[in-house]
Amino acid sequence: MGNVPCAVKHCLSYQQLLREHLWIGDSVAGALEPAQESAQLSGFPEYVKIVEVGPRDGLQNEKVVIVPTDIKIEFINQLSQTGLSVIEVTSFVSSRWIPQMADHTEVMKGIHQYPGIRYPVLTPNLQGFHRAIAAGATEVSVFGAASESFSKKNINCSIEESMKKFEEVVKSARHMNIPARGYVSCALGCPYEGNITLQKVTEVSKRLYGMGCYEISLGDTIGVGTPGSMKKMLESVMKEIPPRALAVHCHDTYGQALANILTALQMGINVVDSAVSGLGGCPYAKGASGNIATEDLIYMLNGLGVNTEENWELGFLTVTSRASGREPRAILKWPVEEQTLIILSMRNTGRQE
Ligand SMILES: CC(C)(COP(=O)([O-])OP(=O)([O-])OC[C@H]1O[C@@H](n2cnc3c(N)ncnc32)[C@H](O)[C@@H]1OP(=O)([O-])[O-])[C@@H](O)C(=O)NCCC(=O)NCCSC(=O)C[C@@](C)(O)CC(=O)[O-]
Repeated sequence: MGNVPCAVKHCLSYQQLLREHLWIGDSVAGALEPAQESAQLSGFPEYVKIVEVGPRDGLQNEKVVIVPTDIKIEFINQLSQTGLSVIEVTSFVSSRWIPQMADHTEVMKGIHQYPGIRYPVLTPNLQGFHRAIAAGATEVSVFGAASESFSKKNINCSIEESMKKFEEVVKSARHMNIPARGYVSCALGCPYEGNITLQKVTEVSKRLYGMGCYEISLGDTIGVGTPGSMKKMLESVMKEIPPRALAVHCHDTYGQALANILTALQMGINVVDSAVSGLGGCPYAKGASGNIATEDLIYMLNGLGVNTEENWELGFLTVTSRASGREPRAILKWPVEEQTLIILSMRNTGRQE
């Protein structure tokens, strides 16, 4: 271990884990007690679907080394065994723009696709879409923005031009019975333009939904949102799109992500994007930190008594505080009967920049 600095993973037995990582002993020992599930609190959805974006959003911004393809594949295969139902795998974008995703085809072909788990990929245009399908993708996402400047920096075209490309992708996807999701970046602020109007966020979301995206993920790309701005933005978007078709995607720059997600849940949203260990960041969103960590999200949902997976005993834990300055780690507990633990040790690039 340790020879791959950006994404290192190993499987350990509980005993090994304690031997090698004494500092987590207490937390893990406690974690192995039967789950103390809280009763469901009122005012929250019964079930929350988590869209794990770690392998894509989490790794796309890694600048130090290109994470080896086999590590990515193993990472996704391990995630598949944690009970997650949606894992975003990679992006079929230009390798000149996003070198970390250059191995999209190998990753897509290399992963084990478990029944019942969906493995969406990003496809900005028809070229990416066709490559994704050829590699075995069965679900795609187009990714637009509510900010003109961000759209140009990120995908090299205006919002209007992007909509035309996305329409082609979504239309082709529909013909093939492939579900298409739509992202709206900068829903709570833009790294280049600052505030983005509610009208613009709503308009772009409505267009993506109208062209056939089954779900719209509203991205706080640089993590500047607060519960107040999240509430206002959702109120506006929900005038056009039902909450069941919306998701939130929160980066955690100012420590607001969980509070923002909580606000969204209270407003009826029940799909949340997150990245294990709080990885993530968009290369074209300077200052963007990592996503909300999946294990932190599940910890909160568990405390609220919200289900995340029907057959999954919640077992994600954060064992170190990022505030402590330690390298962030996520412990993912496998289904209890297997009594196996995985430790994922990852550098959180966003927070260290
Ligand atoms: C969108 C493009 C491809 C347009 O890139 P472009 O340069 O404008 O494309 P083009 O149509 O002018 O073609 C130029 C070259 O790119 C190639 N090309 C064209 N399309 C593709 C493709 N799909 N895959 C591979 N290659 C492609 C094409 O073949 C051609 O190659 P050449 O002939 O010069 O050798 C480019 O701007 C790009 O790759 N951008 C990267 C965008 C990206 O991945 N951003 C990060 C993800 S978004 C995000 O993180 C936010 C999100 C979703 O998480 C939510 C949030 O937090 O807000």
